[in-house]
Amino acid sequence: MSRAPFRGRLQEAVGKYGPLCVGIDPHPGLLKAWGLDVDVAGLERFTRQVVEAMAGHVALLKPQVALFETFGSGGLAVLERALADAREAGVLTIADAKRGDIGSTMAAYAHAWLAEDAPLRADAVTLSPYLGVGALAPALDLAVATGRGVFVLARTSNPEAAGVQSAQAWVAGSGGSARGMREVAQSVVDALADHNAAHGDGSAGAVVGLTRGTTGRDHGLDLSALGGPVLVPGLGAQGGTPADVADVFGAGGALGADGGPVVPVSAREVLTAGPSHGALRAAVDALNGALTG
Ligand SMILES: O=c1ccn([C@@H]2O[C@H](COP(=O)(O)O)[C@@H](O)[C@H]2O)c(=O)[nH]1
Repeated sequence: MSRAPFRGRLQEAVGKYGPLCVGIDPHPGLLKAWGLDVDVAGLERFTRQVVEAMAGHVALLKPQVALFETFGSGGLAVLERALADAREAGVLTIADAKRGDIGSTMAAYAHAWLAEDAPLRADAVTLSPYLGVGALAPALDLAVATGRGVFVLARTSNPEAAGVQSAQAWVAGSGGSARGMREVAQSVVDALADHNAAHGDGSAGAVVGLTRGTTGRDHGLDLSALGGPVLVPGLGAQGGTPADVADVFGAGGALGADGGPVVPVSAREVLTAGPSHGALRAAVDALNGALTG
């Protein structure tokens, strides 16, 4: 592996630009609001404008893969180009693909998003643990090998997730995790903590939504041993505010000495400021200012 581990690169980028991750979510309504047609040409123009405006201005970009897939092969070609342009411009990328499958298929997903020779490679990919965190091993291992990262869904931002993620699970215990009953979301975090402790590079991050706290001011998870970054969707269009990020995640202390960074995500709130590059950058500056101020 020739590049530095993902978490170090992320920390450096966050230190330089601020913690905000801008989602590239080309919803049909946004394409229309930007005066673009809802077709592959419109998608390409929209995506290029976002990457151009954000390059050198934001720590990382998170294209929502579903909104490219919906255009078929033409949409995936636009995504591939966007990932390459961001790479060239030095902006970190998270492919929000939410992949998860049995191990043999998972190996193909891992290659698709994290291998050095993969056309759609990103700096990190989002993963779904519904088939078991252990089934994600091909992606967790490839991320370590290629200096990339993963973000595994723990407590997502949507209210419908509570029934599954807040259920109690029997955990056999491995690594530093004790055997016993645990909330499903916490068991995901604990498995990632074990992985990070074993590999020492903090490449395994968790997705913890801003809008799903047990009290509204608390994500309700013990992240102190995670040892990796936290991706926090829910800012802006889903109702979360920069003040909520400070309330819910504190100054990072709750993540333990080796945890973080905490990376809040905003897509629609930032993108509605476009298509002017200046307006997009101003929206990012305002959010980063509020997040760090
Ligand atoms: O728990 C989750 C996991 C992923 N997302 C994704 O983040 C963005 C949020 O977009 P906004 O426009 O800022 O609401 C979107 O791509 C989601 O699929 C999430 O919201 N919650």
